[in-house]
Amino acid sequence: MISVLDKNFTQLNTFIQQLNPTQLLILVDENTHEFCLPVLLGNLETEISFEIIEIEAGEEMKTLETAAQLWEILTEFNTDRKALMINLGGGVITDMGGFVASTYKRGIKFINIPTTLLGMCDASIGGKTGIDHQFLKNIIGTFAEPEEIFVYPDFLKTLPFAQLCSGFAEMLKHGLIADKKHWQELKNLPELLPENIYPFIETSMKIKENVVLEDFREENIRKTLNFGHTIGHALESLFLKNTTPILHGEAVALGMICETQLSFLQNLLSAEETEEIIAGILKFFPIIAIAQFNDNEIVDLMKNDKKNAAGSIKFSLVTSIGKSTFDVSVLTENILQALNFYKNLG
Ligand SMILES: NC(=O)c1ccc[n+]([C@@H]2O[C@H](COP(=O)([O-])OP(=O)(O)OC[C@H]3O[C@@H](n4cnc5c(N)ncnc54)[C@H](O)[C@@H]3O)[C@@H](O)[C@H]2O)c1
Ligand SMILES: O=C(O)C(=O)C[C@@H](O)[C@H](O)[C@H](O)COP(=O)(O)O
Ligand SMILES: [Zn+2]
Repeated sequence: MISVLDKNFTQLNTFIQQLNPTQLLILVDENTHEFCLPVLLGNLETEISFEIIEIEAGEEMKTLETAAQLWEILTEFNTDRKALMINLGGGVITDMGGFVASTYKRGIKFINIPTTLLGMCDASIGGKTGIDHQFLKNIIGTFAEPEEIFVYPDFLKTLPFAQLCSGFAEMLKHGLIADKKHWQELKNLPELLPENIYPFIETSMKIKENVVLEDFREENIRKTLNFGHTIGHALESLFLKNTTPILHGEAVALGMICETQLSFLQNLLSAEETEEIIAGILKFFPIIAIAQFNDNEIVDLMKNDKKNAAGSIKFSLVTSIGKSTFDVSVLTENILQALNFYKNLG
């Protein structure tokens, strides 16, 4: 369940009181420690003992090494199965914290308190937890639901602009795959400011929540939430491995442009809507240079995508704005054309 927290965090305090865990483990990164933890601690009303566990910020930390360190810390704290992990942060913290909690002693309970736009609208919802391995995105992980998700939109006040944009990409995705009105409202925003985005957060959360409720284990419709990610994740992996990482939402925006063009090349999407989508994304996301990466290397990485079956790369594509399909096999030639289209945009 998702609760929007009041200013005293009443819903969180009630939840903890009712669950009555043996211990609270609050996972933060260096930034959520500085900006969000004081707000949480200032409102937490409990006698239950708590430990704060801090990791460095960034995608580079979403690894098995960090997970192993966290498992060790839990054993040092003598954490038992009745403890509660509180993931206070963006998608890196909720993916990592959820993974560690869902595997430690075969699983302890956890809750997510997302502090980024991306976390609020996407990563904290739906129970996909995990880590990157050998630079492959989320290649190790579990499906494990948080007990609750507590959203406090004011956390966005300290979020850097680039991170706000990153979350906005997943919101645009929600509109494109499932809700034309949401897309239109978002693409017409004059500027990406927290106050402009606030009114649309709940709709975006609901779109994700509804899809996940229908297909938790990603056997069918949940795959549409992966629009933009087949190509996006491949490029995100390459940047992570070779140069400076790009943000997840930046990779998704890039991936959505390529996969929109791919939808068109597969005769699934009209030329007019293809143009509208690409212009709408480019309004907020500058082109990222990707010419340094070899096409075969990019396609090879797509072979690790979790939606694939029987050796075939499967795409989730948009069929019209607000409608999408999944399990689409495409011609490799069309993938290369879509990548080339993006490379020539600049
Ligand atoms: N599980 C899922 O369904 C799902 C969905 C989408 C993305 N993801 C994953 O989420 C990750 C990206 O998440 P993210 O974009 O939230 O990144 P993130 O967790 O790295 O947070 C982004 C940056 O913002 C900082 N930060 C967080 N909250 C802040 C605040 N309130 N004020 C100031 N700084 C703050 C963080 O320290 C970090 O530096 C990726 O690993 C991606 O694969 C998972
Ligand atoms: O929740 C989902 O399902 C999604 O696909 C949401 C994506 O935005 C998210 O990036 C997710 O972590 C990708 O999952 P993966 O299975 O491709 O690793
Ligand atoms: Zn994503």
